[in-house]
Amino acid sequence: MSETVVVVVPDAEILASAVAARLVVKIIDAQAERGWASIVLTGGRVAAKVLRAVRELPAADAIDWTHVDLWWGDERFLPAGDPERNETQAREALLDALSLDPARVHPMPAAGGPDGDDAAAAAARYARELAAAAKPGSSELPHFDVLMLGVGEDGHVASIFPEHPVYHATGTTAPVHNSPKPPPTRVTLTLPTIQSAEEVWLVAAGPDKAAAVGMAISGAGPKQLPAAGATGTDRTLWLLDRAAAANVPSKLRSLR
Ligand SMILES: O=C1O[C@H](COP(=O)(O)O)[C@@H](O)[C@H](O)[C@H]1O
Repeated sequence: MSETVVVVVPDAEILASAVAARLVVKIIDAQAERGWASIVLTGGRVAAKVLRAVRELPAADAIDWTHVDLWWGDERFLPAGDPERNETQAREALLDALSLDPARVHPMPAAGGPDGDDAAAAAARYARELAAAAKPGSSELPHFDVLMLGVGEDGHVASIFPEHPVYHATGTTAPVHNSPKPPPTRVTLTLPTIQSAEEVWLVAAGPDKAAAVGMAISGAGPKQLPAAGATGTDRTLWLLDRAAAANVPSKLRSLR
């Protein structure tokens, strides 16, 4: 039985360091148990803050970064190195400072890469990469210990936007065309793929997120508000600052 927990902290800075601390402990625990950990990164402003906070945490030195698998929940389909790519932002915020095993780092393909400007082919390529990392005979997906998500003002998660056809995508990944948020072309994990993660962490800060967060936690439909459908198999954690949590019913909060 999966549980949902809502954690509210005072502000965005504290949120970033609290999420970073959780992430570091989760990776340390997974490595203690089986030697490796598998994390799905997200893009966006709060995500970059979290990754910068990980870099500053002394406890992060307890992680064997060569045994961490890194995936992405979505990508803005732009050329490699573009500053708007989620990969570029994650590398600048944290990854470039770590001793990672490049074979365990799995950015989504870039525009102008092996698939040119074909986002559908890029999404299919990423699906094959995921399948290649799955346990033989089990599924098309590897195990994800934690899948982190930002939450858009409109309630989107990864690049699954409200009322967008990508909501109905089958398969593990999907191209996104005509995204309401720039850039218009993206690649994303699908909702069923997100739902395969052991833990899903939805991280949001600021008053602009309050309406979407409040509705998603209070039971809105996932087609209208994709964040409402982002759940983990064991646990769904909403990690919020006070401003983003303004519309969350107080009985659902675990901390003020
Ligand atoms: O475009 C995107 O936006 C969302 C939310 O970003 P934020 O800056 O409002 O926190 C992000 O989660 C997603 O990965 C990204 O592609």
